[in-house]
Amino acid sequence: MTETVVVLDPISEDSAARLRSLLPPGLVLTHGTARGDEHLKEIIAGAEYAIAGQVGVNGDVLRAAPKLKLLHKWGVGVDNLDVDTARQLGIKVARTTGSNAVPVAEFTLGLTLAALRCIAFGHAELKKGHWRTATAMPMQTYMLSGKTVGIIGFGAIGQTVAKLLKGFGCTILYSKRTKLPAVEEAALGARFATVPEILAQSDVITLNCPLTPETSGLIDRAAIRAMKKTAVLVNVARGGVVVESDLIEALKAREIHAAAMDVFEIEPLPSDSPLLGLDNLVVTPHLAAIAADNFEKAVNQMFGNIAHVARGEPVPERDSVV
Ligand SMILES: NC(=O)C1=CN([C@@H]2O[C@H](COP(=O)(O)OP(=O)(O)OC[C@H]3O[C@@H](n4cnc5c(N)ncnc54)[C@H](O)[C@@H]3O)[C@@H](O)[C@H]2O)C=CC1
Ligand SMILES: O=C(O)C(=O)COP(=O)(O)O
Repeated sequence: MTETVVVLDPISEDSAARLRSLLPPGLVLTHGTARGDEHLKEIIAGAEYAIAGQVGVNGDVLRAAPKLKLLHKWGVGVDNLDVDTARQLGIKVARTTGSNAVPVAEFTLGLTLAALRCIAFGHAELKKGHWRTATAMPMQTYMLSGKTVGIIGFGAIGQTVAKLLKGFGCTILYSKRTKLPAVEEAALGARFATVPEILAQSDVITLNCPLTPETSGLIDRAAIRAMKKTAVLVNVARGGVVVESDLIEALKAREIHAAAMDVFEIEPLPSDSPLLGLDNLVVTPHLAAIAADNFEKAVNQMFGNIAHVARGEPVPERDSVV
């Protein structure tokens, strides 16, 4: 019997065709064309498997899916999914653990350099016709080489950031729920530290943790005040880890050198957001995981999990959330 996989995010017919070319046998793929819960309820109603990228999936939507066996995150951060309701309804939840670690870690370094070296700022100024004048370069630029980098959230992405940083000769501090064994720390060249230690000692602080009740609002005005004046804050985790209004005030007052953000409290970022007016902030529209040459790897991992459930097997432990 044919079963249905629905992609809940609105995607183009081209993307749907690429997904269909990788789909395991015995499955058909449908996809969203619009935003909003009513549309989600309609398209999830007949599906056995649902895929959610950035779209929010709440309990009402899940209750409209009587046949649903598996809700799969296309990515890793499951804060947009109502995992508790899925658990209560007996719907499995999975994610593609580690699938985007390399693209997101590369992007983290890209944003770090863009902010430290004023690359994004210089780009924007030159496009306005300003050539390295005093008004065009109000900020210092700082090198990454030899600096202390604090990584908050040291899982697949954070550890890949540490690996990529090796050529820069940085001191790497990390925070995570449980300290890594010494042998792994040595291999990564990283030292466990508390968040207050990271805030006080780092030249670059990168957020690579999930959004949880513990990390929500972790970087507030007090945390920013605990950072060095020359620090750069990079957020590729989730908007809610940073109190945006506090960051705006701190950047306006030049309490830190600069920040870079790929994720925001509200996405898409409203076009009148005060963040867009700050010259010491680099912004990108939740792009870190998107790399054309990583598409197939991530999709194969996700479809592999769906195929397990279709055969009546559990999702491999690495990717199982519920
Ligand atoms: N901007 C983007 O496009 C993307 C953003 N992300 C975000 O990055 C997050 C991390 O992704 P992965 O590294 O793949 O996940 P992961 O599950 O491999 O690692 C998460 C790490 O955060 C740590 N952590 C959890 N709570 C913490 C806390 N309170 N303080 C410090 N560390 C804590 C965990 O111990 C673990 O080391 C995702 O949850 C997601 O929110 C992920 C992919 C793309
Ligand atoms: O994996 C995650 O958590 C992501 O944020 C992925 O974002 P994406 O929807 O793949 O651009």
